[in-house]
Amino acid sequence: MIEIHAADDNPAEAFRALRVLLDAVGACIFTKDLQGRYTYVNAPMLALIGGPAEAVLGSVADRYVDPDGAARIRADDVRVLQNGEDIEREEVNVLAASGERRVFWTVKRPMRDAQGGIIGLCGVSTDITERKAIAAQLEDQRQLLQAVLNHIDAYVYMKDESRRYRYVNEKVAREWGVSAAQVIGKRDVEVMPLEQAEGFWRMDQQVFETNAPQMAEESFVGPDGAITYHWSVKVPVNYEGSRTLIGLSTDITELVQLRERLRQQAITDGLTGLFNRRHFNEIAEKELARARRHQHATTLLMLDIDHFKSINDRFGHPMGDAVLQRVAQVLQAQLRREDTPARVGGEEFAVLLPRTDREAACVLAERIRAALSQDRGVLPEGLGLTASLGLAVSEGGHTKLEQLYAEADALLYQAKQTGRDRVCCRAAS
Ligand SMILES: Nc1nc2c(ncn2[C@@H]2O[C@H](COP(=O)(O)OP(=O)(O)OP(=O)(O)O)[C@@H](O)[C@H]2O)c(=O)[nH]1
Repeated sequence: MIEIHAADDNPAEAFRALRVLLDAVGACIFTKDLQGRYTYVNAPMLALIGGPAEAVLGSVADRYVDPDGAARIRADDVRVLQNGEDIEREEVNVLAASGERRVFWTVKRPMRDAQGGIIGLCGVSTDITERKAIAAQLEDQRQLLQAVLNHIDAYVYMKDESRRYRYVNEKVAREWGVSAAQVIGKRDVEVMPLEQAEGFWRMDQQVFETNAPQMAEESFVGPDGAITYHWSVKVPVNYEGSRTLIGLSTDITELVQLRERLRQQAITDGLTGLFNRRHFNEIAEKELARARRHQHATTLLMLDIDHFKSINDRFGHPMGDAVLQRVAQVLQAQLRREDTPARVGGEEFAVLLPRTDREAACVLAERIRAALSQDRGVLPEGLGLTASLGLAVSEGGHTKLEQLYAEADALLYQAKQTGRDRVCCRAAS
């Protein structure tokens, strides 16, 4: 603790107090005459350059620092002493006393007499070696972190509760077609279309509401309209006093596309592109449940190509395949958007007709039969393609799917038995 009690009426005491103060400020303080010789150095300065005050006073800096440092000091002194300049700058000196390389922030100003003539200079040198080392270390770490964040194959960002981006890495900026500087500090709605911003915000909001990490799939529509899919992990953090999240999203577009391809493969018949039996049954069950809620009639139509085996036998399997594809096309051309056709067996097709009663279904079935028998698409000239159809109706969605299959199959069998190329419908009860 420094105690200074200076009194105006006691100059000696005031001078002593001033020396105590100058010795305690934690910086090197000095004055020099017009030749650059020290006329005053405080205790920290003496400790730094080594040597008793008597030896230092009257000497020049050359004795205490390396030749390069001394030359710089001399040049600065000349600018202050001759030109009256104020100098503030960083100095790097190797101290002769210890051999240490130290960095100083030095301020030098001219001292003037009552007439304004320069009589010397005064200076303050603050040793900033450690501070500089820490700053350099921090800068190294910042650059390293920056390099990692910008080269990592992930979108990294920070966003606060007011939807403002506090950070985005270069990958984010590239994907959005802007620079990181254009995004940082802006709200999401300012840098992307509203719908997209709202899409991201849904998950962000959950992070802030639960104050817990969240993980989910997100999609992004790029400036070129291409959709990319991300797996996003968002973690809440307190950053500079505001609730913020750190987000890390990885591009899973290829995975999502593969998943979609596999899903398509799992639900469709590879040859005709129609749904397969398993997926058709799922759709049919849902439709029957909906029909029960709304008291609609739903019809199941079964179609089997006549004498298909003989097509295979006469013209070969590839021709048989082409016929199956053709039947699928003809079938689709006759249906409404809400109808669902499927290939449920080798040469057997099913169609689900929502909100369709027996009468309308019979008319449609007949239209399909006629379209097929008139089609000249695949088989050689003069050869016709026919099919037999049976249908069953679930009034108000109350008949189970198995029952519908059984009934439609029985009527299909009846159509085959009674000559083929026909539709069998049970008369309305
Ligand atoms: N080309 C081809 N043939 C298939 C496919 N799946 C099943 N088949 C054939 O379809 C034929 C079905 O023959 P059947 O069940 O005897 O019936 P059909 O010859 O159509 O006789 P009806 O139904 O009684 O008029 C068999 O020869 C199967 O090998 C397929 O994906 N491609």
